[in-house]
Formats: sequence, structure tokens, C-alpha cells
Amino acid sequence: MTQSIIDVQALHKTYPSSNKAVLENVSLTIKRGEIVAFLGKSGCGKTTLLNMIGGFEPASSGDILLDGERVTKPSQKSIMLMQSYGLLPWRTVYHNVLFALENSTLSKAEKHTRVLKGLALVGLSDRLNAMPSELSGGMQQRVAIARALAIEPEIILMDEPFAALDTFTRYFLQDEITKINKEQHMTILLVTHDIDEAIYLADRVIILAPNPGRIYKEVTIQLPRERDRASRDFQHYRELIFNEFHLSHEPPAIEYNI
Ligand SMILES: Nc1ncnc2c1ncn2[C@@H]1O[C@H](COP(=O)(O)OP(=O)(O)OP(=O)(O)O)[C@@H](O)[C@H]1O
Repeated sequence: MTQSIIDVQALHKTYPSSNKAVLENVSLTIKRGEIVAFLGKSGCGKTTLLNMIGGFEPASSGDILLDGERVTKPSQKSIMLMQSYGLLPWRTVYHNVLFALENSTLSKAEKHTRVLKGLALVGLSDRLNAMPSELSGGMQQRVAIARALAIEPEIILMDEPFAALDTFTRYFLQDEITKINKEQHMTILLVTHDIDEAIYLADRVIILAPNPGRIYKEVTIQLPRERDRASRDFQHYRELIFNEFHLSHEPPAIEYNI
């Protein structure tokens, strides 16, 4: 049986500045090496959930266990990858990736090896000395992925990482992510608004309902890897998730008092 890496137990979240619950009674278990996508209407708490799993935001109640240990602060076990690449414009590609290891106790040689490995995994070994301004958006996001990989985290948390990119660059990076997941057996949690991206990448899609944010439905994607977006099976999941997604935030039925 595959061991679970993340256990979210009866999680509630209300931000101190508001008295409205953002997340209510969220429980889920994520297996090591799994890719899980979160879909849901804007404001239903997807980013909040990811931030809490990353240790950036405390829970109001409930627990998050990572490898059996309670998450109370950010750790090197999980890395957040954002839509904005966050590269330092005055550093080369190599030095941007190295930056992630600056506070680590690794030797200089080990850091060098990790940087080269990370950049090789995203196909950028030939751009070590390039400046971020010389790279396309897709390449900059690959540098950001390499930087995350250099840390060798167990979990990568992705908050709409490809939303700002054009379709083909997005497809290319989605393939990179599945390759990295397969080769490195990394657990990947992905927040997206793109149903196709969720089906293409995920082993499991979790649909959240809003007000307060809660798990509405889980869909296991039983398609072999090297998924074909044009296949009938893919179409089946597209329709299934599309329908569930709309049901998840249907306005309540209007009551008429006659
Ligand atoms: N730091 C904060 N303080 C107070 N309220 C917040 C804070 N961060 C988020 N919220 C509120 O929590 C709710 C959920 O926000 P969150 O960003 O988690 O949703 P989301 O599903 O990721 O939305 P989107 O898809 O638009 O990114 C929203 O109503 C938002 O206004």
C-alpha cells in the first residue's frame, strides 16, 4: 500500500480580519507521488488551503500532518511555485537556481550538482549564463521549477503556475511536470482554473464548493499517462468535471412565498 504523505484533518479556517469561514471541515489524504489538482470557483479557498499545507498560514482548527508531523511553519519538505516566477533579474539562470540553496549546509560542489540537475530536468542546461530578461515567460517558469527542484522537496505546491503562459508553452510545461513527477516521484498539489490542465496532470481532481470552502467531490482520473486531450476518455472526464464544477456552486434554489 502506498504511504500517505499529507493528512489534512477536519481543517477550519477563518481569517482574523473577518468572521466568515473560508474553509470548513476539510479532510483529505494524499499519497506519496500523487498529483492532485484542486478546482473551484474563485474565492472558495484553494490558495488558502495550499498556503496552509505549505505552513504559510495557520489553521483555525484541525490539523495538517506532513509525513506524520504537524505542519506549524514552512519547511524544506514542501515548496510553493507561483504564477509570478520570482526570479532575481540581476542574477543569471545558474545563480537564480543557486539562490534557493544559499542557506543550505550543502557543500559548494553539492550545490553545483543540484543546480545542474534541476536545470537539466527542465531542459535548460544550455542557458546557464542567460539573464532572466533574455528568456521567454515559459523559460522563466522553467527556471523557477528548477529552483524548486534544486531544494529536492518532497512536495511541490503549485498555485496556477502556468496561467500567464500561452497554450503551447503550458502544454510543454505540463509534460515537464509529469516527467518530473515520474522520475523524481515527487508529490504535486496544483491549484488551477483549467479543467483540461487538471485532467491532463492529475491522478485525482478535488472540486471545492464555496461559502464556506469545502470538498464537494473527488474524481479519480483513470487514464494512462501520456494522456491524449483529444481522446473520448478525456472528453468523458471533461464533461463529468464540467458538470460537477457547475453543480458545486449552483446558487441555492429561490424560495417563493406566495
Ligand atoms: N489574508 C487574508 N485575509 C483575509 N481574507 C482573506 C485572506 N486571504 C484570502 N482571504 C479571503 O479568503 C477567501 C478565499 O480566498 P482564496 O484566495 O483562498 O480563494 P481561491 O479559491 O484561491 O480564489 P482564486 O481562485 O480567485 O485565487 C476569499 O474570500 C478571500 O477574500
